[in-house]
Amino acid sequence: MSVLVYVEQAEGKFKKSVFEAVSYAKAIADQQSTNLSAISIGDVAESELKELGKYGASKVLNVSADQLKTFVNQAYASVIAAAASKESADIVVLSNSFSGKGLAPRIAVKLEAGLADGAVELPSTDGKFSVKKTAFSGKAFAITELTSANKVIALNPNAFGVKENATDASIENFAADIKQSDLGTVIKDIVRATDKVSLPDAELVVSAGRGLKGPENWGMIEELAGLLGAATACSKPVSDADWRPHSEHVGQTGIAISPNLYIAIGISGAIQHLAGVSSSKVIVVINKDPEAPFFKVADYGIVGDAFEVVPKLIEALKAHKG
Ligand SMILES: Cc1cc2nc3c(=O)[nH]c(=O)nc-3n(C[C@H](O)[C@H](O)[C@H](O)COP(=O)(O)OP(=O)(O)OC[C@H]3O[C@@H](n4cnc5c(N)ncnc54)[C@H](O)[C@@H]3O)c2cc1C
Repeated sequence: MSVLVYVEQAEGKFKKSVFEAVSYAKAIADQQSTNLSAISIGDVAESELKELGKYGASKVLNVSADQLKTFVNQAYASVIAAAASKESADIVVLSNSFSGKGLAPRIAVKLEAGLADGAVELPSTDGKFSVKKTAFSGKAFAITELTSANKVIALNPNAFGVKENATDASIENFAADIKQSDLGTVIKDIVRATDKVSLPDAELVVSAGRGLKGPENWGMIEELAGLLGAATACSKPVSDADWRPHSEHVGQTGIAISPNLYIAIGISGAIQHLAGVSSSKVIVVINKDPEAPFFKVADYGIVGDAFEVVPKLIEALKAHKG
């Protein structure tokens, strides 16, 4: 028995959500009085792999194969399942990120495991293995009992936090057997359509709604996002009206995100919008209506006209940077 955590990398680096998943997996390993191993797929420098020890991984399996240089759902799931068997891991943890959402059910099928995706807390320790997870597009929580021998848990970003737990991680190369049948669809090359921060992975997001009145007013939103190094997002009516691209639509019917900071400008805070953003760590709301529902879930609120508040924020950020 042990715990295995999949550590997703992007261009050879681990994101904060990975360190959070490792911290969470380490806490589960401690609950179960067992060890934590990690599996990394792709080209990652040894110094970066060693970083995982800081959060409690005592061993890192490193898979570096030409066929796995870009993300392939089926093949990655097979490799992670093989690593779980090698480590005798009965619990596999990963981040409920964009790719984690595709991987978690595939790993669960391969390991004949019960799945809790969107976990927000550690499993209970009352004799049952129950996990609190989000349900109904984040509008409710469900307590899911996993009764199978193997278990897969996908942790929602920003649900647990990063916790240091200094361990000396050993690095081991893992030559996984890659089946041709897992390589049916292979990404040959990724050409970025924009050099802006990608929304599903963004740590900071500046989002705006119908309160902005029209697409011609997005200049200040872009400028604020640029100064913060943030991605831009919008409410559904804004993308429906083609003021912004559909790829920016967040919420129940759009992308669900959990950034560290979500700034909502001229967005009312309808339940369908909140479903996709309410698990953000810090929410800042700028709205001229003090009764706007968004203020109920805001950590910080500014009651004011976006056309006055946003330029002042931009000015203050420029002064701070300068
Ligand atoms: C099945 C279904 C699924 C849906 N899915 C989604 C979804 O995924 N995502 C989503 O966003 N919506 C979704 N919706 C729509 C949702 O119900 C709301 O209609 C929508 O979120 C409202 O968008 P908004 O807040 O931009 O616009 P509005 O509701 O029009 O709100 C505009 C806000 O801007 C404020 N404002 C106006 N002028 C200013 C100013 N000058 N300065 C500051 N504030 C100002 C107003 O006070 C108001 O609060 C869905 C609806 C349904 C029925």
